[in-house]
Amino acid sequence: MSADLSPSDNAKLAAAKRAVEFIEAGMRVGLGTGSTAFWMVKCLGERVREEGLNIVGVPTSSRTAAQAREEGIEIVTLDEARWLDLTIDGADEFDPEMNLIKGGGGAHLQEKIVATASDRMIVIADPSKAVDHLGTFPLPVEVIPFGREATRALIERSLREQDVWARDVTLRMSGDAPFVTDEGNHIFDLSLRRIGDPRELSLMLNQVPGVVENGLFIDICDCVIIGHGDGRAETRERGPRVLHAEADNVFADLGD
Ligand SMILES: O=C(CO)[C@H](O)[C@H](O)COP(=O)(O)O
Repeated sequence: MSADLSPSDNAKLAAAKRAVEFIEAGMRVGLGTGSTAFWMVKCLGERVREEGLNIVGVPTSSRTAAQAREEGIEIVTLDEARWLDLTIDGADEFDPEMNLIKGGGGAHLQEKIVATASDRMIVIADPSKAVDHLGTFPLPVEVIPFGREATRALIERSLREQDVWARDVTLRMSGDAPFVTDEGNHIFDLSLRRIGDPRELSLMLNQVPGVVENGLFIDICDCVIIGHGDGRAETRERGPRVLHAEADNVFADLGD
């Protein structure tokens, strides 16, 4: 715990420190994005420089790539790494089943690809991210810019048909212009009254033409490390992945 940091940053740092203890020499590690993941990249950089820890990182955004380079962490693309041992990332919300809402930082597309191509995903968070039911945090949905307003209307119609009434489907802005993701796309933030079945909602959103990916992470996270302002960290493990269990390491399945 550092006296110079706010309780919130101390909590993020505590979770980050505990998470990087799971990283072993030779691992290929997915590096998340956001203010909590920032501390993880910083702690990992310290291990690389001080212990000579030999790992490669796959960043989930241009921001994280820049930070990892500054920290002296070797980075490669996901296609170069092919499959990852571990991904460590933050989250906007996690529920008791360790399903998540992500994308508050606008990086959930790359984050979901990287986490799903990993043997294990660890989420690092402060206690404010724990919820009984997902949905208080606006759900980010990445869409391609072409036909964006038609995509918005189709999202709204699908939500109504599923009896999920969105209060607002808001285009994320960066100053006066739409926010642009690393993949050149835009984001709608969905303020939902409730998310009944997050699995169903995720599938339904991804069926709308123009939607690239939504911020629901279902059956992807294996472990949540919750940091506290006093420097403590608690680790909650989940059982084996349900939906992704058979799909783990698709390259191994291909005999590659
Ligand atoms: O999904 C994310 C970025 O796309 C972040 O992990 C999420 O927004 C949490 O960020 P923070 O740690 O800053 O609260």
